[in-house]
Amino acid sequence: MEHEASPSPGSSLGQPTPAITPVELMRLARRIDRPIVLVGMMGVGKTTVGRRLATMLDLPFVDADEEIERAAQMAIPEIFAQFGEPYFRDGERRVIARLVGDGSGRDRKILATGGGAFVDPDTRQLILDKAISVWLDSDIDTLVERVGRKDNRPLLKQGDPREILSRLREERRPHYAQAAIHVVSGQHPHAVTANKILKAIDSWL
Ligand SMILES: Nc1ncnc2c1ncn2[C@@H]1O[C@H](COP(=O)(O)OP(=O)(O)OP(=O)(O)O)[C@@H](O)[C@H]1O
Ligand SMILES: O=C(O)C1=C[C@@H](O)[C@@H](O)[C@H](O)C1
Ligand SMILES: [Mg+2]
Repeated sequence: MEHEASPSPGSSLGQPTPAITPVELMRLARRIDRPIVLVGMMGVGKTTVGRRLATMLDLPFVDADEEIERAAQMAIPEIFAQFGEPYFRDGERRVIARLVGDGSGRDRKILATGGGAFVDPDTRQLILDKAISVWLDSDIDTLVERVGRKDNRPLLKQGDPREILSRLREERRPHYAQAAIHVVSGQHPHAVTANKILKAIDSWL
């Protein structure tokens, strides 16, 4: 299912998508019975939009990258530099398994994953089985602009960020495409993307 996120408050092919009303939001929040997991490329806005969704739905927000850093007591660039990517991926798999839990009501939360998490077959299967998976996608120009705001993504240090992002996006697309819900976030405010995601979850449930 694909939802184009667009401005004020959102449109696909010129069709406005109305903002979710407070009553719809309350009803939706009651129907959510498992974790909602955001997947997609680095810089697409999983952390930023995830926080907003959690506030709107009154659910806890957890960022997998932050949890990995907390568990390792090290920043992600340091983990990559000292132990390498495979070590980071092992930690990522374990942390996400803990956060998704058994996918029951007890595990209700908004979980923003790191860009590579859904590529791991075990993590992907776990999320597909136990959570509501949302693929947040964006065009390459938007990704390049957004990752440029912070210097904390070690994979982008290995060459030209635009080339790396384009290659990873193509390689990862078939994996991301397995997510239950697909929302495109272009050059639009977070609120527009959050509204699109809520509408998409509402019709998916
Ligand atoms: N809709 C948006 N409009 C404008 N800026 C945005 C939007 N969404 C995210 N951003 C900005 O883009 C940058 C990257 O966003 P964010 O950190 O949420 O991405 P991410 O998907 O969590 O990336 P990663 O996989 O590396 O954790 C941040 O500076 C954020 O404020
Ligand atoms: O896309 C990726 O593989 C990554 C994205 C970030 O969220 C971090 O998880 C890390 O920098 C790796
Ligand atoms: Mg993030």
